[in-house]
Amino acid sequence: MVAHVGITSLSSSIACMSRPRRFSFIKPKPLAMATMHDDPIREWVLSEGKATQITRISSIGGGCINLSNRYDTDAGSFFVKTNRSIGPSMFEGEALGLDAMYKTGSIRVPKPFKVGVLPTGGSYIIMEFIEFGSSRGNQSALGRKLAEMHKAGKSEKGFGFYVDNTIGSTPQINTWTSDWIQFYGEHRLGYQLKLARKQYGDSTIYERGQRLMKNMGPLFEDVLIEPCLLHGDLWSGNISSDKNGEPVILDPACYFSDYYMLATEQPRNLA
Ligand SMILES: Nc1ncnc2c1ncn2[C@@H]1O[C@H](COP(=O)(O)OP(=O)(O)OP(=O)(O)O)[C@@H](O)[C@H]1O
Repeated sequence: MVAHVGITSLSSSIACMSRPRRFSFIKPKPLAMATMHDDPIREWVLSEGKATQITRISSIGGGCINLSNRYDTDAGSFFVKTNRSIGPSMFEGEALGLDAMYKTGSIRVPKPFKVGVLPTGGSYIIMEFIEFGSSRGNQSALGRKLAEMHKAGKSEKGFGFYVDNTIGSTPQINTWTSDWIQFYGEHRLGYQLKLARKQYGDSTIYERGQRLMKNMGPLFEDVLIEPCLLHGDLWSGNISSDKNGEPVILDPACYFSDYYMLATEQPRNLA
C-alpha cells in the first residue's frame, strides 16, 4: 500500500480516516429563491454544465477541510467542494493538479471544471463526479497506473509546480528550481523545519536539519533525478476505485519531483 507520511498531513490524515462517510440530502432551491448570480455553482451547472434542472443536492462526508456536495442533474452528476473562509487559490491549485494528472491519460482522476469565489465569501470547485466502487481496488493496478503517470507527466521547468498549493491546509512551496537537492532542501525539508521551529519553538531539530541540508549533495552524486508529476498527498484517504474497480486518486497537492518521494517523502538514499 502506498502511504503518504509527510510531516504536515499525518495528523489530519488520521483524523480524516476515522471519520465515517455521511450522506444527507439538501433540497435544491427553486429558481425564484436563488437568482443565478447569488449562486455561481448553480449558475455554472445550469449553463456550462449543460443541465436544465438540478434534481438533488446531497452532502458528502469524508473530507476534513471543505464541505462536499453531489449535484444530481438531468445532465449527470457533479462533485462540488466549498470552503466558506478560504479564497480560491487552494482550489485553483487543486484544479491545476487534477488537470495535469488528467492530461497524462493514465490513472483516473476527476476532471476539474470550474473554480470560483462565493458571493458570501470563500470559494468553490466543481469537478466530475465519480461513482466509487465498494473496495479500494486492485493495488497492483494502482502501482502500474501511477508509474504510467510519472512517465507521462514531465516538466520542462524543473522541479516545482505552476503555483504554490496546499498539503492538508499547510502551504506547499513549489517555486521552479532546476536542481533537485536545492528544491528538496529549501522548499520541502527547510520549509517544514521552519514551520516546526515556529510552531514548537524548538530550534534543535531545525539546526540538525540545516546540517543535513548542507551535507545532502554527496549522497546523490551519481543519481540522475528527473522531475516527474507527483500526486503529492497520496495517502489512503485520497485513493479509491470506480465502479469498474479502476483505481482513482483524489485531492492532490501536485508538483514535479523525484518519483521516489511518492511513497516515503524521504529522498531515496536517506530513507
Ligand atoms: N470527484 C469525486 N466524485 C465523488 N466523490 C468524491 C470526489 N472527490 C471526492 N469525493 C468524496 O468526497 C470526500 C471528500 O473529498 P476530499 O477528500 O477531496 O475533501 P477535502 O475536504 O478537500 O479533504 P481533506 O480534508 O482530506 O483535504 C472524499 O473522501 C470522497 O469520498
